[in-house]
Amino acid sequence: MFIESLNLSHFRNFKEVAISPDRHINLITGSNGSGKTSLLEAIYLLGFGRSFRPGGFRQLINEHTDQFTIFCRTANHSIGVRRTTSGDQTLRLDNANATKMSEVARLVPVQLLTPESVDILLEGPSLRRQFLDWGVFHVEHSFYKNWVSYTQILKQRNSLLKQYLASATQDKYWLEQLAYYGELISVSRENYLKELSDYIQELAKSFLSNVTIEVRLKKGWDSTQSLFSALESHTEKDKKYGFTSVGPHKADIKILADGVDVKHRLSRGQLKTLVSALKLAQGKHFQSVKGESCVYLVDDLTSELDADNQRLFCQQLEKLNAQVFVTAITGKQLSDKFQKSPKMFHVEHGAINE
Ligand SMILES: Nc1ncnc2c1ncn2[C@@H]1O[C@H](COP(=O)(O)OP(=O)(O)OP(=O)(O)O)[C@@H](O)[C@H]1O
Repeated sequence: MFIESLNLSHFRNFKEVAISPDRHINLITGSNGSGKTSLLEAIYLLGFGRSFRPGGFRQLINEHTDQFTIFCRTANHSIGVRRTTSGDQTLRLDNANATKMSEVARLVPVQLLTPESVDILLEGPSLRRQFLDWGVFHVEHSFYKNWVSYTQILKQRNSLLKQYLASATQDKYWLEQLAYYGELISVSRENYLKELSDYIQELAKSFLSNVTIEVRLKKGWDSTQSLFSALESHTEKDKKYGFTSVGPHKADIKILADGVDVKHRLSRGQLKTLVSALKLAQGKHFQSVKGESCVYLVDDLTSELDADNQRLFCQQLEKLNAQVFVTAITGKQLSDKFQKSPKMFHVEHGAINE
């Protein structure tokens, strides 16, 4: 999949911009605060329904207006998203209204690498779950439906737990439902991670030649038990604290370097390198399953990796044949890292020049 044209209206500091990106590498240059990251953010929003930066969607609307619009055309689809300061969202898909962001997101598989991506390895489990679920969402159709059902039931049970309202019979019903969807979610994750693991090991080897990387799923409960039994044995604790303490919403991925948690074994530079390998691995696996590539958004690569790893990362991206949007302050910093010459865009004063 690749973006043939992109139009932004009143998004961040952009007024009206329209670009026709290259099918392969697009290098976005501009001084600090010019809008390079905002361009990536607009594309990311199509694939995730939200920004990767903190602050709600209102921060994305140009300060002088009350709505932004993003419109993009791919080979097979036209997609539009509009958000207003009053909270309304309009989604357009192929000249008709769409109701769910997930419909749009499925069509725009996006991988992001920014200076903050290393947090996947350093912070708590939720970023690792997001990383994992991006892949499961895109390669297994039933996952999203199961996840929505699971989180709805979880919300209802937690709200009853908080109010001490659930009788034992009622609670058993909730536990059965949670266990049903929770086991399905976990099997999908397990299957996905098993496949992804080969890609991660292969790519990690080319970036970190002396280290063996291993990934393992922690399901979110004691894996020697069924989810139903685990939920049942935590019922008293859950009643006391007012929330469900085990289940796939607590899952994590253990990422090990030579058998030790990567954050205790690798240097910061090596962690950043490993994150770039993880992102490439997901794109490569996605391509093998779906027969098409995802779009890579890479912010500030030169501050992330040393020159050799930048070159290696850029070569791997080219091998993937993916569409890439990569930012840098100047073109010189990156243009020699790619074998094909990139299409250059310069961002300045809320405008983008090719
Ligand atoms: N809602 C908004 N309305 C108008 N301008 C905004 C809004 N939100 C952010 N900006 C401005 O948009 C500009 C673009 O920021 P962005 O982070 O995209 O720049 P950048 O080129 O990536 O910078 P850097 O190289 O420093 O990372 C900033 O000057 C910022 O203050």
